[in-house]
Amino acid sequence: MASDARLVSSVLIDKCKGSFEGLDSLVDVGGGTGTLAKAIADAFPHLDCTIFDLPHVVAGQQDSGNLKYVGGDMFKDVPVADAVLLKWILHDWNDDECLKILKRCKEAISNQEKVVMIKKKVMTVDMVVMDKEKVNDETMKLMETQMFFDMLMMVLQTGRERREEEWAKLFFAAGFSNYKITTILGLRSLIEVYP
Ligand SMILES: C[S@@+](CC[C@H](N)C(=O)[O-])C[C@H]1O[C@@H](n2cnc3c(N)ncnc32)[C@H](O)[C@@H]1O
Repeated sequence: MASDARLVSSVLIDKCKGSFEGLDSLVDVGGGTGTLAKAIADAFPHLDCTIFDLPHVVAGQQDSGNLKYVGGDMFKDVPVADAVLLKWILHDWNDDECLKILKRCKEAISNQEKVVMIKKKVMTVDMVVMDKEKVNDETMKLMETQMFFDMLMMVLQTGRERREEEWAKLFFAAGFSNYKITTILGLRSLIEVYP
C-alpha cells in the first residue's frame, strides 16, 4: 500500500495539481502511516494535512510542519477539512458501509463556517470498471485485471469494484450533487465528489 501511495502521489500531484487549488486543509481518511499525505503536504506547504486512521495505526507517529496524525473511526466521525481524500478505501467496503463513510465525509466538509467560497469536495482514488461494450483488444487485459480486483475485494473484504453508474448511485445516495472522474494512472482514477 505504501509503495502504491508513493507511485500515485507523484502522478496525482503532477497531473491533478489544479484539484488542490483553493484548499486550505485536507484529511486523508484511512491514510495509513501517511505516505500520500506527506507528499501532498510537501508539494502544497500552505495546505494543512491530516492523516486519519485507526488509533493503533497512527499511534507513535510524529506530527511535523503542516502534517498531523489523528486516530479514530471513519464510520463514526471524520475530522473537519476543506477536502477529504480516500485512496483505495471505498472498494474495500459494501454499498451500505460506503454510504456511512461518505456521509461522515460529507459532514466533515460541511462543518465549516467559512466566508470564502471554495470548492469543498471528497476526492477518492479508486477504480472505475470499464463498460463491457467499450472493451477492445487493447483494453481487454485492463478489464480482466479489474475483474480480478473485484474478486479479490469480494474474497478479502466486503467490498467490490464499481462501474461509473454504481459510483454515481452511491454519491447521490450519500447526498452529493455532482462528481468528476479523471483517469490518473493505469486502473486508478481520481473521482472528485461535490456536495
Ligand atoms: C487499503 S488500506 C489504504 C491505505 C492508504 N489509503 C493507501 O492507499 O495506501 C485501508 C486503510 O484504511 C484504514 N481503516 C480501516 N478501517 C478504518 C476505520 N474504521 N477508520 C479509519 N481508518 C480505517 C486501515 O487501517 C488502512 O490504513
